[in-house]
Amino acid sequence: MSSCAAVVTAAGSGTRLGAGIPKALVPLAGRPMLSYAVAGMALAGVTTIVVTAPGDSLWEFEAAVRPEELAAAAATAWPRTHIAWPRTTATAADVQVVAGGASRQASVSAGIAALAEVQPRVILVHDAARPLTPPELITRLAKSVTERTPAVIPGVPVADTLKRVDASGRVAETVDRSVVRAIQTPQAFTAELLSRAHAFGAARTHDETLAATDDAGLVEAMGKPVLVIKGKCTAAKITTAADLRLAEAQLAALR
Ligand SMILES: Nc1ccn([C@@H]2O[C@H](COP(=O)(O)OP(=O)(O)OP(=O)(O)O)[C@@H](O)[C@H]2O)c(=O)n1
Ligand SMILES: C[C@](O)(CO)[C@H](O)COP(=O)(O)O
Repeated sequence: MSSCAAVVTAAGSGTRLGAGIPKALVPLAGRPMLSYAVAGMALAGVTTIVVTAPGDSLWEFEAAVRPEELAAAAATAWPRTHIAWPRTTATAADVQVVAGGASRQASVSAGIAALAEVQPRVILVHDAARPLTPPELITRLAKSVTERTPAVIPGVPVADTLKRVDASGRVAETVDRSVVRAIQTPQAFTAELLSRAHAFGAARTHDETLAATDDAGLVEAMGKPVLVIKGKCTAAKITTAADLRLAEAQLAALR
């Protein structure tokens, strides 16, 4: 998949997890979350990967993406994975760590800039906070990007009843959940569209608090269509300590 590259966002602090270290470095079955997220990409055949990290601790993130760390994470999370896509080993990827920004959107922009010389056709944008995303989903997303569908994202149905509430906390309406999806990463785009969407996003606001929460949001804001394909519950985001315990249980079930 030489024409497909990835940006893995890992520059967040993990305030809601509250582990006292950057979330992407928090161990899962003894290995940094980031190692799994990057190993999943490598197993899917993505050979050029840019990781965005906090600017003051790049070396710690570089250590987490060393080939031996990726191989160990891959063996822990996907010991029996069959991947239809021509498979590279988890150690074959070219991984570069760059400083991220103040928002996720700014971090992705920094990652895109680092890919300028590579000129991939497709860029996958992924959260280190979704470490157990299966390689099969990654390849399915990458293959779904075409000239007709230049933006493809994974989504899963929502199990809870959804209500929109007003500022006073009163219910304004019950939302039809059959037309709603919880959106995951990776999100896959032609490099051309993603670069344009981020240029549009950067021009739209310099207020970091108004940054887009996902990359598809910028494409939507430009009035361009985004295709949602079936996501996976194993691509869940680790936000709180309870999410981390669930991910640990998921890995323990494989042993
Ligand atoms: N300035 C930022 C903020 C977030 N992220 C990344 O975006 C992903 C999704 O963000 P989230 O889960 O909210 O992570 P944090 O921002 O670290 O969490 P919190 O909001 O609890 O601090 C994570 O992989 C995170 O590292 C990033 O690269 N740069
Ligand atoms: C990109 C994302 O994972 C899609 O669900 C999500 O929007 C990240 O959200 P956060 O605000 O950074 O937690």
